[in-house]
Amino acid sequence: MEREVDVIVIGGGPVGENAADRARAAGLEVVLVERELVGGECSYWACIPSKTLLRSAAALRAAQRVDGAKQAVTGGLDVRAVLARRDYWVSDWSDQGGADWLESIGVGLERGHGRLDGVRRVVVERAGGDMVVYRARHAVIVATGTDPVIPPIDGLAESRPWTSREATSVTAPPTRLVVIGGGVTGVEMATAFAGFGTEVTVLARSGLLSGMEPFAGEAVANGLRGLGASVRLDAAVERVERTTADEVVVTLAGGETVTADEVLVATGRRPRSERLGLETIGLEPGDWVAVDDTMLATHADGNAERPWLYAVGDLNHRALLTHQGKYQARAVGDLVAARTLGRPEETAPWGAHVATADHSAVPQVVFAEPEAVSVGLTAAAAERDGRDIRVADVSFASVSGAGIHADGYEGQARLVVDAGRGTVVGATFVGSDVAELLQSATIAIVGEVPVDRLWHAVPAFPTMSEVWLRLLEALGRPGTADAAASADGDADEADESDEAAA
Ligand SMILES: Cc1cc2nc3c(=O)[nH]c(=O)nc-3n(C[C@H](O)[C@H](O)[C@H](O)COP(=O)(O)OP(=O)(O)OC[C@H]3O[C@@H](n4cnc5c(N)ncnc54)[C@H](O)[C@@H]3O)c2cc1C
Ligand SMILES: NC(=O)c1ccc[n+]([C@@H]2O[C@H](COP(=O)([O-])OP(=O)(O)OC[C@H]3O[C@@H](n4cnc5c(N)ncnc54)[C@H](O)[C@@H]3O)[C@@H](O)[C@H]2O)c1
Repeated sequence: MEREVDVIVIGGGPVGENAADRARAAGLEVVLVERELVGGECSYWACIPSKTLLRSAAALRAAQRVDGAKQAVTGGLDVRAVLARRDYWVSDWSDQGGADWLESIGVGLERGHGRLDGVRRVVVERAGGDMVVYRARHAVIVATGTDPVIPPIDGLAESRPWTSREATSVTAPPTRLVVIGGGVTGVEMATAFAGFGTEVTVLARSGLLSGMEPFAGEAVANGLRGLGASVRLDAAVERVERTTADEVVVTLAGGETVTADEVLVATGRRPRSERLGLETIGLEPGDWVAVDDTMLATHADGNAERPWLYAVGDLNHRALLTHQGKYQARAVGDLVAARTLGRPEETAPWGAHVATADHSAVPQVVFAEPEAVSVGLTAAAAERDGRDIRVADVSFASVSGAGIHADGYEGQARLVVDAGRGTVVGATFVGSDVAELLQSATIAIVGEVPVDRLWHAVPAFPTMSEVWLRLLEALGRPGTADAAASADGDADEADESDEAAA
């Protein structure tokens, strides 16, 4: 017998949970299907554990950078306490809290593996082996996330490599760790383990953090080296062999070897869509699910006649970040409710039911040493986009708030401005504790605030936010000679004007 509900959500990670919440808040009957833990990868094996593994050492380093405080730091990191704090934040890998929350908001929880079975039909295989079939009166929202990629490197799959799951759920840090991949996961996990005292070697095939401005990856590579890690750029891994239970040997092109206790693979993600029944609705199993700005799966059977299948979060490959997936989920949950209840749809750019920001204003914080944070376009991406840009580069050395925050503060900031429109299209900050600066830049980009108006958004003295003033000075004050001068070229000779302004 089929059970009928208004909306079925497959995948109870942060994104699926939010979609279910929004649809339910509008009064729809919603069931959420989850095969592992309610809360998903982010809560148990990604964002939350990785950030708790990083935070204690970062706090310790922060104290060590401030004279008067550093004298009070008389011991090292208590790794056991760090791991216990991580365990608390992942609720010892119990999702009771998540399940209780779903119950409290009236969303039904179906535990099992969900798969599509034709238009608006979902089959759930429960753990015990029995099946239950659901029919959605209105919509199915898929939010099944991603798995790590294990690249086809000779011997790697057989050498029991760690993925982000083993790294974030570690119970005893290894003495030596090799990290393959210089993206966000590789960099953050290398930082965390270096903080624990593990001998870390990062093997990156190009620079670190290639999606960011080049100076971000350079600063993070230097920071990792400062923590005692070895960072090998342009390193091609040819072969991996587990020689004993606690030893793995990684061979690079050219024959050099690196020996470690564990090898962590952090080389990207692939969609969890292989056993999702995509073939029953005209899509390809194993592929990312392509969507439009309303998250409607563009090529799914039946969607053209009456929209029903939406894909949100990592699975649609728009932005593999929890906050961006949750943003999509809020839009979709509300859109499905509007469509079901016959309310107006707001699907024009920046409307309530579209995820417009995915294209131009995705913020990301890399919790490394130093932090590297960005939103919007890099200078190179803006140029590829055919924009006429101006770039302002400044050092935090000229920001009093930064100097007070930490002795000898080092950091760098960049604004990318669309010269034609006079608005910010990208921002990058690198330095200790810059994460909280990011939202100001996100608001400037999403609000399309004219740069001239930003002169009236006065940063408080003496905070790190005064970096905004330095960036504006580098671009030139409206109506003055320096504006005309800096408009003639890039503003990255900013350091001189910083000194003048300091
Ligand atoms: C190490 C690491 C650190 C990260 N740190 C951050 C960070 O600090 N900030 C940030 O924004 N992002 C971070 N990310 C990215 C973030 O984890 C993802 O963007 C986020 O988890 C995506 O959420 P999701 O709900 O789409 O997928 P997931 O969190 O993967 O959840 C999907 C859920 O669907 C379930 N599922 C899958 N298939 C089925 C099925 N067929 N039937 C039933 N259930 C199914 C899974 O069990 C899972 O619970 C990190 C990623 C990694 C790997
Ligand atoms: N703080 C955060 O927001 C955070 C933290 C971790 C992960 N994430 C998200 O999770 C996603 C996955 O992160 P990730 O770091 O696994 O993927 P990624 O795509 O960010 O980086 C993967 C890296 O591995 C490299 N690589 C690929 N194949 C390789 C090979 N064969 N040998 C050596 N290097 C190879 C790539 O060049 C790239 O630099 C990202 O989109 C990221 O945004 C976010």
